[in-house]
Amino acid sequence: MTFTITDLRVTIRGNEILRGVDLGLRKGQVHGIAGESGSGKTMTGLAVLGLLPSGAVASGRVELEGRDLLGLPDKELNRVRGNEIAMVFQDPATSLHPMLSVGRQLTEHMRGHLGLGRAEARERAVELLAKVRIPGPAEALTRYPHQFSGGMRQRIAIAVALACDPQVLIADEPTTALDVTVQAGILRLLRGLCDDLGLGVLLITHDLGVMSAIADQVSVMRSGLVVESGSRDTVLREPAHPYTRSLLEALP
Ligand SMILES: Nc1ncnc2c1ncn2[C@@H]1O[C@H](COP(=O)(O)OP(=O)(O)OP(=O)(O)O)[C@@H](O)[C@H]1O
Repeated sequence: MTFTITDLRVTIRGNEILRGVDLGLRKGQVHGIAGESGSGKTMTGLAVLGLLPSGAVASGRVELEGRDLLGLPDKELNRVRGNEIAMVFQDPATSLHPMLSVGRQLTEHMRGHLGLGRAEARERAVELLAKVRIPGPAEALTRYPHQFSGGMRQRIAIAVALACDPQVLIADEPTTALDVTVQAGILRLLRGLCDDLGLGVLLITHDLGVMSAIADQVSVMRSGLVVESGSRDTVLREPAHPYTRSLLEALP
């Protein structure tokens, strides 16, 4: 799997929000994007999926397996979204529908995108819930999101994201809304998915503690640019850029 972002620029009504972002992600790797609020982390994830706010104009290249996603027609991009690249957000409610059972959310996705039959889709849904460690996965299919805790809901949102077997998962502050102990479980899960499935995870977080727990590579963003990038240990232990140093010094 090769996934590279080259010179990604996003402009909204004359404001340059991303000013030439370069990033790479490999199979089985967690690449963390750090940086303060407003630095463009979320916008980078949204641009990759073609989900920019109206009025936004993107340029540059977002290449998955040699194909430039920025140039794809809507219909093809829709296929890439979910099938090849999926996203989870800070609040699992963003990905989950409150009125639909967990089973329905998992299977509709698979039936629509993968063309699976009802029984096959159900079987795969049970497997996915087991993979994200939901206790009693078969029974969980009949329940609704509000019947689960926040951490369990985020696990279910991850299962929905994985339903069509993507190569890349963009996780935008996936643990920020959760208690510290629950956070650790979700981070272990993401790490395990990378290691076991060979998934590439782009992990967006302002939290350098989260970053140091699971990232292989770290990129630090500031005002729409990546100012420093490298292996986790190099970036977090021997930061070259003064901005990275100031982020590290600001840690409690
Ligand atoms: N819909 C929008 N229209 C115009 N500008 C926007 C819009 N959404 C975000 N921005 C601007 O884009 C910039 C980057 O925002 P982005 O959400 O990517 O930052 P971030 O690093 O993810 O921060 P946070 O951690 O707060 O989510 C900010 O300056 C923000 O004000």
